[in-house]
Amino acid sequence: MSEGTSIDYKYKIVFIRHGQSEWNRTNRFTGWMDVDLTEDGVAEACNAGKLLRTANYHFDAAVTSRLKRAIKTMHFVLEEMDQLWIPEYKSWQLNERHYGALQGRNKAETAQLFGDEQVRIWRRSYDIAPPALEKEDTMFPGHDPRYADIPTEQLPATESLKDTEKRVIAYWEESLVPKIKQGLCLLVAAHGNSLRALVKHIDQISADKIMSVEIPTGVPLVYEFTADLKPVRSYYLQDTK
Ligand SMILES: O=C(O)[C@H](O)COP(=O)(O)O
Repeated sequence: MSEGTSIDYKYKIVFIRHGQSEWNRTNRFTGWMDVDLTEDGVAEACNAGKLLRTANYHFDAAVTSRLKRAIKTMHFVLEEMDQLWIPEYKSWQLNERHYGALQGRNKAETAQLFGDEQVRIWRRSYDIAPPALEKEDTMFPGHDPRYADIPTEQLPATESLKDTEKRVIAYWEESLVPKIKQGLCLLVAAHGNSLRALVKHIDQISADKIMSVEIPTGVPLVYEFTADLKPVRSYYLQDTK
């Protein structure tokens, strides 16, 4: 995140990764699996709402994925702010990176089986995707009614961060940029890797450098932009060390 420049900004938006999920706690690959928040995750989301309320944020609209850990995080944040009434949008394009056949597996056990380096490549390389799901697999999103409006050929059976970036950035350009340019202050509640993809695009981070960018759960990440949407500054509303 870039801190400390004094250029004036025109637009401001806030990103937040969902609070801790059940599978964050048990260290399992989650991806598009619809896993709930833990109690700690709910507390993180409520704390984020309090931070935003105290800092006097007022959102015009809220945007999230089609997965309950992000949707609920958005609602807990807005409830704390007494802003549950604002328009909200849910897009599959903000979903977590699809983790293919790794979904549901324990990350440490997978490392024991395939080696730390292979798991590091699956988790943090830019353009290498984990093994894909078979289209017949019940975990393939084409079997889930929540994606019935999406052409099957657009639904992933696995994704690299590069694949995730493609659909996240399409949504950014088509849906979010026009709203931001209308002057709407947005809350965007999403996922570790869909947010890494967005931040990579906005801050023009290289494929090498994005490997070491981690986004913590449940902490508001503020981005300020110039009139032509160049990032001026970005910062977390709470110490993340
Ligand atoms: O999908 C998952 O498992 C997590 O949300 C992100 O996991 P990662 O840190 O292994 O990419």
